[in-house]
Amino acid sequence: MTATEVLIDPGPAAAPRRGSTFTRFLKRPAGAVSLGVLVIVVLVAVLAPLLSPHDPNFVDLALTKAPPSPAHPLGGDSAGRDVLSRLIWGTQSTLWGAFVTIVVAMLVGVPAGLAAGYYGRTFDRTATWVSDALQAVPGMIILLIVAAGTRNDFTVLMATLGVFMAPGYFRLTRSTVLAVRNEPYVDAARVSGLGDARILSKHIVKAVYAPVIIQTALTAGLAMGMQAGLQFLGIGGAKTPGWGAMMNEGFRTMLTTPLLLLWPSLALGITIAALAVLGSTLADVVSVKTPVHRRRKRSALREPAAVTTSTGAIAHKSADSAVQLKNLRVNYATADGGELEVVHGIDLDVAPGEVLGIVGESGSGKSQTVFSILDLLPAGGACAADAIWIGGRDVTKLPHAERQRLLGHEIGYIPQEPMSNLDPSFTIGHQLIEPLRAVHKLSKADARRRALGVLERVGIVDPPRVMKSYPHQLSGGMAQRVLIAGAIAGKPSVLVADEPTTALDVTVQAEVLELLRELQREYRMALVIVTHNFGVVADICDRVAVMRGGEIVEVGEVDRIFASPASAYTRELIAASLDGAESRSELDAAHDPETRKAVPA
Ligand SMILES: Nc1ncnc2c1ncn2[C@@H]1O[C@H](COP(=O)(O)OP(=O)(O)OP(=O)(O)O)[C@@H](O)[C@H]1O
Repeated sequence: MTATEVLIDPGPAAAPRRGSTFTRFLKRPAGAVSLGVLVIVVLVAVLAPLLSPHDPNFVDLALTKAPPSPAHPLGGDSAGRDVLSRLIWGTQSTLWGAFVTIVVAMLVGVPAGLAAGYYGRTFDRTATWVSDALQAVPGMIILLIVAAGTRNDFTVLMATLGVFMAPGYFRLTRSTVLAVRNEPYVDAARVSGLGDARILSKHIVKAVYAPVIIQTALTAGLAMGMQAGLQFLGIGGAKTPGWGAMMNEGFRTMLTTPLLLLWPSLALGITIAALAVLGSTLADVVSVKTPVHRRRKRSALREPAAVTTSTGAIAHKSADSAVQLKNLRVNYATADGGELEVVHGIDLDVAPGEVLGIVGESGSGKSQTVFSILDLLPAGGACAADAIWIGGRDVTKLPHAERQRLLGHEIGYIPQEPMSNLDPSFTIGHQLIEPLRAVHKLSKADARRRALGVLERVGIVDPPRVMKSYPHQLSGGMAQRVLIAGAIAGKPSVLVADEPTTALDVTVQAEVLELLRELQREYRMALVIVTHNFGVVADICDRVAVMRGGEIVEVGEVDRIFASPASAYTRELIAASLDGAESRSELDAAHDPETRKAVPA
């Protein structure tokens, strides 16, 4: 196996992504100005005790409705208090109120949205119902009741407001999670053995950060507006003056001293506008879009082959097999309450160290079979089997959590689309080391050592450099090698590869197949490879199982199947696969050092 010639693009990824987003934000005039305004507002709130020239509540009757003067630059209010001092202290209470509202709204909305989007089903339905109900409740009436019950406790009132704003966070988080939860890189994390908590906190939450920050900017403005409105109505007056309360006073004397209304209105208007501009500029910079739920094509996982003869009889003892299925059936619930069976009681067996190809037309049930082995059937699907043996153990009755523990240990998985199976937010090193630490309990140093070792083993040039790279810096071939490295890092006894070369350039396909074959021999793993290409079967498989319509049509040694396929369907598939000559001849040519083309760097 030669090292891959494809090198990483040295360019953009060197810059830290988060920093570059911030820089791009600051480069926009709207972003820089809005942030500047908000920094000033926050500084005024924090430094209020130092900046305020007078006690905001000190009454000097001589100052009643006094015009601006050097000692009182904004004059006095209708009760004889210094307006500037009240405005400065009002900044503090206004920001505090917005802060309380946002924290409560986030604490309620974000975790609920994460859980609803990720787990779906009953929790999603219940949480969505509660969210809708919250929005249907007349919030102002509840706020009035809370104000009366707490004697206008400002903080409690703002916290209550936060509960009513939580549905905004809930819906946003839920829809973002729905958009990413079926991304291949999330499935890849699952298949590598990571638990739900870690996937949620590491891979899913990353996708939620940007929308939540933007939502927070907008919610803060909304909270300030609501707070001012409440104070304007005389509800929830803070002990220190708030801008809304000042507007109330200003409104009452608007005809005689309009400036009393102008100052707090200006402060509130400018702050809310800055928050809105900040939020929309940030959205622009990170290109936050309404997520579109993209369901990945599930032709991914493949399954172990029948250990069988062409008659389908199982040839090994169950406990001696790497994987064995007995009478596996997969059903889906239909809209009319019935059930649709898509895999009809198949038997499959893979011997340790054997390479089994699974071939079949689209919809033949290959993926459903593999998902059943991994216990990762999509929602609505259920499998039943007389037995599912993995690594010499019947796992049929094991709880889901225990089945998941086999992933990354007993079973490694290589997906079809390498790029989308790597999380764009993390370096390659992080993505290789994380499962080794979490699933295999290696120390950081050991995990790093093993990750470097497997990267080198799969032919990556300069592994330390690749460890620091982000997925977008890799070529497709390299990304697939990285995923292969990740799959073998846990030293599984079974490696499942779902059309692992389909997305790759033809020259790289040959290298990846060769690498898989080498690794399979070296690690003595069983390899189950799903492919549409009989050329691939001929290249690396020992046996092949042909599937059609949820059944196994034929199983047997590759040579025998090629020489004398028992089924007409197999003959058709072979003819269709080899007709174009693209697969075999191009792969062979690519393999031949004399004809091998240079791979673009
Ligand atoms: N979520 C689902 N709900 C209902 N039926 C499904 C679902 N997923 C798959 N099926 C059905 O199960 C059958 C087998 O699908 P499967 O994905 O295993 O096919 P496949 O052989 O892997 O095809 P491909 O090569 O196109 O991925 C198909 O008839 C398909 O329509």
